[in-house]
Amino acid sequence: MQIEANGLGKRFHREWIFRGLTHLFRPGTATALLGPNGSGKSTLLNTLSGQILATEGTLTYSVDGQVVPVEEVPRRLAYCAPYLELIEELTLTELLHFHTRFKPLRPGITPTRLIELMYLEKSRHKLVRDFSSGMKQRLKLALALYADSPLLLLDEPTTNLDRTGVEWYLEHVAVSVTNRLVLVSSNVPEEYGFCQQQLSVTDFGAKAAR
Ligand SMILES: Nc1ncnc2c1ncn2[C@@H]1O[C@H](COP(=O)(O)OP(=O)(O)OP(=O)(O)O)[C@@H](O)[C@H]1O
Repeated sequence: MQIEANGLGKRFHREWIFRGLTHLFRPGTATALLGPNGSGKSTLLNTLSGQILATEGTLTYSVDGQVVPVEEVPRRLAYCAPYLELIEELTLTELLHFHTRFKPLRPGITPTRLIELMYLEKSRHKLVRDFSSGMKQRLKLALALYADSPLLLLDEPTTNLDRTGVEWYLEHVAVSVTNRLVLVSSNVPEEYGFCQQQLSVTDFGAKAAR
């Protein structure tokens, strides 16, 4: 996917979170959205992906040169963020079958294979509610990384992961980003080290809004 932002700005009440953002996010590239806590990284990620409305400016989405209307973007994105919830009443196997009906996995990746890739074979019949926070994060990441979607959004991807979990993320993100547009909102250099570009939300923040 390609996203073209033109004069993009977002204001909550009287506060401009960012303003005057003009940027071309090219297909097949990964961009880290950086900035301190509360600077607007998640807001920028959600605005760029059409999940919250921009206050001003335009966004144009396209796949293989064909314009994609904003209402079709959710179908084409995969998203992992701390504030997204899993269906905790289902077992891991049930959740994977339910989730992949709406958000299919990449060709060749079955729910069974995904469980192996997550090293969660022993938990296949465990309720997601009973997963540790690190196991839940690994599950959320796997569903996004291995989704068949041209846009991949990762918000603080190593939240709740221990050292082994971080190594797992780095291994699997490396094989998941090819040919996709990837946006990573982060404060942790290790989790966005693979990104070719960086965009600091503060460059388009309060100063730009004056
Ligand atoms: N729905 C909302 N209504 C009003 N203000 C909001 C809303 N969502 C976010 N904000 C404000 O926008 C600013 C940026 O928040 P955001 O969550 O985008 O920052 P962030 O850089 O992702 O922070 P963190 O690193 O702590 O996750 C904050 O001041 C926040 O209070």
